[in-house]
Amino acid sequence: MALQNFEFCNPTRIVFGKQTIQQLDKLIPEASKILIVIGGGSVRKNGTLDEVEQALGKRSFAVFEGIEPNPTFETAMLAVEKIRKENFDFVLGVGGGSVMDACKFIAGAVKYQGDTWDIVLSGGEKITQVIPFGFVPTLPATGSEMNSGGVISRKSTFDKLPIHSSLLFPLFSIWDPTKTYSLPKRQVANGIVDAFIHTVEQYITYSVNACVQDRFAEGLLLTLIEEGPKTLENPEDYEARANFIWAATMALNGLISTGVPSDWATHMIGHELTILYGIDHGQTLAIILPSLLNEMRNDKRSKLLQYGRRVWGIEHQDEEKIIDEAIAKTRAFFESLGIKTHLRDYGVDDSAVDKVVEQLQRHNLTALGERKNITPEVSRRIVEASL
Ligand SMILES: NC(=O)c1ccc[n+]([C@@H]2O[C@H](COP(=O)([O-])OP(=O)(O)OC[C@H]3O[C@@H](n4cnc5c(N)ncnc54)[C@H](O)[C@@H]3O)[C@@H](O)[C@H]2O)c1
Repeated sequence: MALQNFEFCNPTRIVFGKQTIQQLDKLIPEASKILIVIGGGSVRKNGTLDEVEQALGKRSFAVFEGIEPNPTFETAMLAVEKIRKENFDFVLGVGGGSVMDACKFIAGAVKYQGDTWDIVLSGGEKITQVIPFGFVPTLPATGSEMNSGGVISRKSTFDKLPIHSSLLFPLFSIWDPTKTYSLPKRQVANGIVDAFIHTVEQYITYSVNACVQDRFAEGLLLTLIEEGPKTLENPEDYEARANFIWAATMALNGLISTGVPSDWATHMIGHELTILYGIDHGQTLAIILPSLLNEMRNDKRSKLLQYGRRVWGIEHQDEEKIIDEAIAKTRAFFESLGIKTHLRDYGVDDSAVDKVVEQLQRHNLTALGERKNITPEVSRRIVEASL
């Protein structure tokens, strides 16, 4: 099999390094009226917001605070209403993936005529116009800083759904690794797992002989395995943190998915666990991925063998042993970062199985995976094996 046809375009400008936030001034169009969007206040405490405000100098801006982890439609709509009422024309997200995703929805919803929840139900297809937006990310994990996707939740209806649109690439993202030093260990570990699994979902599928993408993916996985523990242990080791951040961004900016199949089933099942039980995004992925790889081991056979050999250096005569060991090492890596990999570790019992399967059916997520053969019955087995 050969590389599939593809088109690749990533228009986001990345500015990376220490003391780069001051460049905001030249990145945002001069006459803009800016709404800065933040989360629960971590960027106030660690000085990032101060630096952003200083960089904006005499420009016209206001701050919208309160985007929650796993950002909700309800809160994002408050920002949309503020923008409509006060005529802001630039959105600047300062925070983690939740803030960035909320900003994408906000930017696409401001000019939307009609019920804005339809934007989410359409998976982002209904977005036809956005107001410009850029980011100062403070948490490496999601890749939202350089991709065109987002995930929005609605608490009242137990929905957590992805949106995508070519209009949702940020204009720029300014990555100053020092602004992530204040992250709690749990968030750093979540971020390492999220980036690792993004890579796996675009790599462990079936082979299309994509030499470049495979080597990129393996490079990212090896970087996360090597630098992840260092950056968790020593948050202010700039070299390790910078490598981790760039790996997380590159893991989901479209580059390694060019021309290859992908399998987002771990994410889709994980979203249901977050909306049902409030488990962190990264944790849900660490719970589901090992069971999914095991369940789909025949379909993913050649890539699992490649992953075992090239990423974990496993050699055996017996191919089944290579696959078993590769999955065991993946689980052990997550656990070594402090991320538990079973539902029972989070106080969730076997009643979760029916609930997750019902949610997947309600969201029409009934043909997942690179071959679209992860049916609700297969998802059921995966969740059962994750208990
Ligand atoms: N857009 C995408 O492509 C994509 C991909 C994967 C996941 N997601 C979504 O992103 C969300 C998760 O984002 P996330 O993992 O970046 O976490 P997050 O943005 O939810 O942040 C987690 C916590 O870390 C805090 N925080 C952020 N930066 C900090 C800092 N520098 N210091 C101290 N605390 C800080 C936040 O206030 C928050 O309490 C989920 O909703 C997930 O589904 C999006």
